[in-house]
Amino acid sequence: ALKLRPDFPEARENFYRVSNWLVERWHFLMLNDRGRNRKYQLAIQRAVREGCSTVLDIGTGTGILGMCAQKTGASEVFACELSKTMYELAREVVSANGMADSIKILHKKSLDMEVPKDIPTRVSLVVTETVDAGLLGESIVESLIHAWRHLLLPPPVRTSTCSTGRVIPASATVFTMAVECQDIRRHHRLCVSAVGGLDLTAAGEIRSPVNSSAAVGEVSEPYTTERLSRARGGFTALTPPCRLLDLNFNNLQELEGLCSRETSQLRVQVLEEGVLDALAVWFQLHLDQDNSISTGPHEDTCWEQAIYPVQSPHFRVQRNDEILVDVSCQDAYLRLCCVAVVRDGQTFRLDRVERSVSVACAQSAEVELCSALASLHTSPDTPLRPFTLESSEIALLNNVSYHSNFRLALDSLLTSLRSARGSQGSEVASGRSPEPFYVLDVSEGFSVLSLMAAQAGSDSTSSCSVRAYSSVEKEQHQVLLRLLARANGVDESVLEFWLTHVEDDSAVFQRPTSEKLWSAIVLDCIEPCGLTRQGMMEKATLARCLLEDGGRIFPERIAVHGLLVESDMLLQESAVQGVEPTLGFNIAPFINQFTVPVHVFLDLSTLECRHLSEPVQLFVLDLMNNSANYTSTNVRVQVSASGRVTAVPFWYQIYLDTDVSVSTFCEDSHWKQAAVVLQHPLSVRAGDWVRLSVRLHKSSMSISALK
Ligand SMILES: CCc1ccncc1CNCCCCSC[C@H]1O[C@@H](n2ccc3c(N)ncnc32)[C@H](O)[C@@H]1O
Repeated sequence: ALKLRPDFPEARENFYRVSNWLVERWHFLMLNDRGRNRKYQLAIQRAVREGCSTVLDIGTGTGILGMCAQKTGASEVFACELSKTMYELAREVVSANGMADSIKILHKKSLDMEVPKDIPTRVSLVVTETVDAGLLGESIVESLIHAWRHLLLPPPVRTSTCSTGRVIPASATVFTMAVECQDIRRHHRLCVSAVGGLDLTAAGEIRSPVNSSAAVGEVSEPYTTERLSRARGGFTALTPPCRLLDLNFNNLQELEGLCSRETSQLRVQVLEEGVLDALAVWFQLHLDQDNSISTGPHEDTCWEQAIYPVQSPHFRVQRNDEILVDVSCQDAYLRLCCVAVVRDGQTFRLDRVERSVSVACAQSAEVELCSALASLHTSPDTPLRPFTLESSEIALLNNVSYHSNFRLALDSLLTSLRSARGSQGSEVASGRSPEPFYVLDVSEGFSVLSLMAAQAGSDSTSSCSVRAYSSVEKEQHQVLLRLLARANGVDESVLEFWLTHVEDDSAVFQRPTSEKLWSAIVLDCIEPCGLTRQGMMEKATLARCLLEDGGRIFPERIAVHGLLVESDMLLQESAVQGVEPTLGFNIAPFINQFTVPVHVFLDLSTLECRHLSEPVQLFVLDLMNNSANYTSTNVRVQVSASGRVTAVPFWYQIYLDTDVSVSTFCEDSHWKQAAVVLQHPLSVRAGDWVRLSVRLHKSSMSISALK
């Protein structure tokens, strides 16, 4: 579609979503990491010089390591790649660099390769970088066990003179340290006791799906990933880096023994007092004796670290405390769990909620179970298990200003509707109970806004109550909302789940009842990643037709703000910068086909960049009257400092009504920001004027900058 109509916005937006999926963003970072490429080159050159003449590149990606081996003089080079897109890309790259007939590339997972079917003989060198932030997440151990058994020549033994097998990287050393980090806490634990007038303590413990102590097979991922050096508000190292594991990739027995090792316990000494929010894990990849790559938070590395959030509620550790960490390696993932803190000989269990309930069943049931329940601050009908919400849903729940502004806007709407009805005075005169207000919350995911509306309706003096409908779908979420309703004195009968009333999601926008209209409809316009939600404008148009007189949709307006920045980091993450970083191989034009000009999930408060202008309003989306919306507009921006404009980050001021607004770029915002990365950086001098042409089609936005 793009080839036919390159300016067709939907096709372009979908192409961006698809290419984000097809080609992971780290390919750009990796290929631009000249240090990493150089070190792999040195290790490969040394191995080939020492006699490794037949090479297999496992997980070749664009083919750079295989080409490096070929150029170094290896006699035979094979490569395998499981992703079809990357396999085809590698073929293009290898032939563009004149090596089509000297590197044999297979579209295969290495585990499915055999000798002599796929490669004629066993090879003397396997080179790979199939590692993720947690080292083992791309199954490098499984791949190398199979390679040693089926694809590699035997490892060197003292006496042998015949050619032997070797792996690059030779080994890895894994480190961990405990950190305090507000941004991690906000995404994995409930940090506030009330929002928008609602008391949340009845919810007990709320967890994110990141749970390394969960039983294998339970739906959870053992860790999440963060670039700690760019976490909002920074982080504090509570302990020194502690060596967790040494893994020798050239020792088959060690690789085979890794996953059968029983859980070990690590004792980590606290150096700095602070809140125990998470364990950070990173590693050094020893390519050979002299060349190592590190993914540590302190290095100027571009890689993320693996983050294991501490699941238990707030715990402040003090200097000289010892943190007990269970370390296990199940199903090819490294699993860490802070189980206790030892202070002056006393042990404080951290996972008491889980552990004590299960322990209670073992020991004197009544006593332990009662204390466990007590520690849950709950009534017996609350499920013992903590609620699980997505990390973005937890961050939303922690966003106090978002909820208090919504409460303000809801209260003022109900007040104006009441006075409008009061002036008519119809019902009260007739003695009939006044008609309730109908409020619909179509937020994506878990949202308490419907409950806030119900409470706003019930705790007011006048009896006009609110019937609040929530589009929350998941059973667990409905249980949580009902529990919060009870705990906040809201009669459950005024809170309903709308999706049980409509036959399918597309019919969400319809009247509450055949003869009623909505007093308010709450839309969810901005995704956590920083983009406007697809179809948001269309939904606003539908919603407007279902409002009673004086009814409103929230928000009514969204102002988009942006500024000019110079950010080398954003360039590095968006496209390969020429041939120089990639060892002189011509790779950039091929992988850059998958460049996506809009970057999401950015944290503008910690992004390495220089501001080259003040923030400016780019355009306004009027949801109450979207015929007035721009399809394209030009904004002139004055340059405040000389430099190269490489990107235009943007965020939103969301107007719930004329007076109340919420910013998506503020201290407790659960949203991240997005940025348009310019095709061609623009050199500017202070005082220059830059013209930004902003095009909006439905909900996708593009920005180009001209002088
Ligand atoms: C300092 C390194 C670092 C540190 C922290 N974060 C990121 C990095 C950078 N490395 C990321 C690579 C990660 C993806 S692996 C690269 C390519 O290999 C492919 N694959 C993976 C396994 C596999 C297999 N057994 N057989 C064939 N192909 C295989 C994937 O399809 C992918 O295209």
